[in-house]
Amino acid sequence: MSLPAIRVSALTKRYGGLQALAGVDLEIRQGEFFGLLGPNGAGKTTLISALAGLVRPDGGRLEVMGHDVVADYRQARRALGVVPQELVFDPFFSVRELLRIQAGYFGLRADAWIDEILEGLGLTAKANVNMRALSGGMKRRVLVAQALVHRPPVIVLDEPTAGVDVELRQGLWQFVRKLNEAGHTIVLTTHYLEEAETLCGRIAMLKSGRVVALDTTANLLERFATHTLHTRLAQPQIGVALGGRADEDGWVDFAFDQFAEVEVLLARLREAGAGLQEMRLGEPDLERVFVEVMQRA
Ligand SMILES: Nc1ncnc2c1ncn2[C@@H]1O[C@H](COP(=O)(O)OP(=O)(O)OP(=O)(O)O)[C@@H](O)[C@H]1O
Repeated sequence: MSLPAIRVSALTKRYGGLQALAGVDLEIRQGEFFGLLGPNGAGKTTLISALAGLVRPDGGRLEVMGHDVVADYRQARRALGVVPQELVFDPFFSVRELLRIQAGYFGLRADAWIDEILEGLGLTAKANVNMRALSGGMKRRVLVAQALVHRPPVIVLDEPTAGVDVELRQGLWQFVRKLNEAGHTIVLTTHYLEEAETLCGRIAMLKSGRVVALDTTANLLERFATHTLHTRLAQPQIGVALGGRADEDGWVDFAFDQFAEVEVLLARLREAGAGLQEMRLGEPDLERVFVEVMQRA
């Protein structure tokens, strides 16, 4: 077994009366594209801040590429690139200056690599523009660039696509995917569950500072989610009487686990004279899984 990229054991953190992390255990392997999901306040940012050494945990251990985040801070920090949620910049520097300064913090001169990152993130044309003159989406790309300057093997992105338009989001994902293919471990938090579903191989769901689900994305989809049969009926009230749920667009939806249930349901609809006009199947998606996991936990 190779060294895990991130190892979190029995991690706790309290803010006054609030238990932000209530004993988190998590191991993320090298090369994974890992999703960290949870509702607002679940503890995702606290966990990431602890990894980056910005928040001191009350108990437990954290390692990045085998380096203890507290005892071996410099090595652990070097192995990690964090793209924070908030956009905070010194407005007087240009994009390139900012990246050079960041490289300097790690004792590096990285001009060729900076050019490569700028290119990959579509920032080349903005290299000499001052930060204050960039749009919000462009600033977010610079945050990503900043996290990559020291070529960290592990990259953590805390809601990188909040408030980012579709085109930019796709470009960003393309770039992050490439980094993952090149061997970087990626940890992503997002509230866009569709993105997590397509990108992440494994997912942890957090609620109130605890891991309440941890599995491959495929297993989570299979284990928790049900399929849906969407029907359009001449007599929708009959469908509802048979256990369907009417949605606002006039469809009646039935949830089922086994396809054999669909046969029975269709027979019942016919017997009752519901008048089936149209139907389609809905695959399980991560959003349903998420809702279900959060309700059960
Ligand atoms: N510096 C702080 N002082 C006091 N309470 C804090 C502090 N930072 C976080 N908290 C609280 O700890 C809990 C976990 O917050 P955290 O930001 O880690 O959640 P999150 O999962 O990242 O949420 P979001 O999805 O909204 O970003 C919240 O209840 C939050 O209010």
